[in-house]
Amino acid sequence: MKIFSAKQIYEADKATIKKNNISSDQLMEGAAVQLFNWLHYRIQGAPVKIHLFCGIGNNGGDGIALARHLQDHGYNIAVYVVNYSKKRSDDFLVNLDRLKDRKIWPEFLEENSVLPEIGRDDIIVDAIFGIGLNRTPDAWVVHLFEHIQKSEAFVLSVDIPSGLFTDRVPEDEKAVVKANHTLSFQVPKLVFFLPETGIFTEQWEVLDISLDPEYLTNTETDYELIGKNEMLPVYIPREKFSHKGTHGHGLIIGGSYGKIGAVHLASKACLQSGSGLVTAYVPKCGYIPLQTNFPEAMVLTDVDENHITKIEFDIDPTVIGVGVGLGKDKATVKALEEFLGENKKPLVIDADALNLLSENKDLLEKIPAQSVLTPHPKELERLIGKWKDDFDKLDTAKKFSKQYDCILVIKGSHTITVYDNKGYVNTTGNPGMGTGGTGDVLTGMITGLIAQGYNPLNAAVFGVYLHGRAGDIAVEKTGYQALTATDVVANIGAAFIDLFAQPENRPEANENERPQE
Ligand SMILES: NC(=O)C1=CN([C@@H]2O[C@H](COP(=O)(O)OP(=O)(O)OC[C@H]3O[C@@H](n4cnc5c(N)ncnc54)[C@H](OP(=O)(O)O)[C@@H]3O)[C@@H](O)[C@H]2O)[C@@H](O)CC1
Ligand SMILES: [K+]
Repeated sequence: MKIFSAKQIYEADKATIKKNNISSDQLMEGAAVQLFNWLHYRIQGAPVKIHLFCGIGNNGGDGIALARHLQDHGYNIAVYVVNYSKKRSDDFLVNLDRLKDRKIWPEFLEENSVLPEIGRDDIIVDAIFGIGLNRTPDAWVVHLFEHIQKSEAFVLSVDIPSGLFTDRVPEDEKAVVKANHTLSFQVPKLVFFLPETGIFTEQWEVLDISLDPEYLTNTETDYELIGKNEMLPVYIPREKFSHKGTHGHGLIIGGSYGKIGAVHLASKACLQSGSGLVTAYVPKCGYIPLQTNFPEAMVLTDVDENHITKIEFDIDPTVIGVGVGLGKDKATVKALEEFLGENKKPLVIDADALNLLSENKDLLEKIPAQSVLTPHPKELERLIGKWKDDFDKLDTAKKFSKQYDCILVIKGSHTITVYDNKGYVNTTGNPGMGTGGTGDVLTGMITGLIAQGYNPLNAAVFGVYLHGRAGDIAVEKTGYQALTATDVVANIGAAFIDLFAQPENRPEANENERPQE
């Protein structure tokens, strides 16, 4: 699903009005009906008190129009106009008149107004500011936001939590309404997915207000939301006469004394993502554990017992995943430097290998085009430098990706993969996955996908999606706290199957090491 900017949403709005030959008021009315239907379906006429706080622009107009429909259906409503400006929008005024025609007189809230009492069990509709917000609200409006917050009532935000900008982080957290649920018109907004701005709505949902499909289809966006629908066309089916030789050969280079598990996880994930063959390149101490616990893998060893000191092999891998569990031993750093300077194979780079690139930017020039880099936030900072806020982070990451022609996987609760000026925002995964080893699994998965023929960008975006989905399936059996990276690997297969499953036929979580029936 595309993520449009506010400017594009306004353009879609205009295109729809022109093409359908309707008025902006009709478009607003359609949006208000959708809002009403959503609420009516859930509260089914219950006599709960609904407080509608409406601004004076079109977001406020939506709220006022919704109030009329609620009134027509006998709901117990109170309407307030948050009078923060004299510049009222035409459609707000039209709807205000319609409300007055029904003998509903909203209460006008100004700087020194006494704020209404709100019960904990009431519902608040927040239609104060929409995507037209362009400066921090005045202090008295912020005070109203705090009043709303203190009530502990359920807050339903129209289009976007009021006070939240679409393109920058608020200076003051108090100057934004904290929504329990946001009903976003037609398309999701980027701010729902960034750590600094996603906190302002617990949940979000898209309401279809029939914006022009042609505009929506033909307009390129800077960001895309990645779910099953986006990944299905990317999936490469297995061909009947294919064999292990045609599914590629992934090489995982990593490990040091005490961190062989990272290589185990990455190489297993590589194989379970569909690589025909996998070889692990580890220090000697990794040989026995890997051969014993993971018989499908081939193992090559360094001359050193505890660390990698020289990267030499006589196999011809399709792709190399490097960095997991590598450590920072001087000899390892030197070996890695030599390897990255000479290697021509496609790369997936993680962990300590990323730190080396951060300290030695010349090497970044030498790695193959479209290498995939998978930093967590600290590694990203070392790589691209400090950022001001989440938006600046994305801009800086895009510039970096362009400068070095690499694919940056910015790991987080919504992992965003950046390449060619575009960001792919992932929707799968859960807080249980914040546990040691899950990053190693991701590196292995992306390596495994490239091995079997996915281009590096598709492999990164699909790998992130499947990794999160495997975690989501696993967590149903384990719960957040007990989820481990091994559980994620054990459910990679289920994540693939889930791509094609009907909602009522979802795969069961696969318990780790449970024998297959
Ligand atoms: N997209 C669509 O297709 C549809 C969109 N619809 C709805 O329209 C909403 C956007 O409406 P909108 O453009 O009227 O802006 P909105 O957010 O109501 O703000 C009002 C005005 O406030 C002002 N202002 C800004 N910041 C301020 C501040 N801190 N303190 C004081 N004033 C401030 C600023 O005007 P300014 O003073 O800068 O000239 C701004 O214009 C959208 O979110 C959705 O709900 C639907 O109706 C259906 C179809
Ligand atoms: K709002």
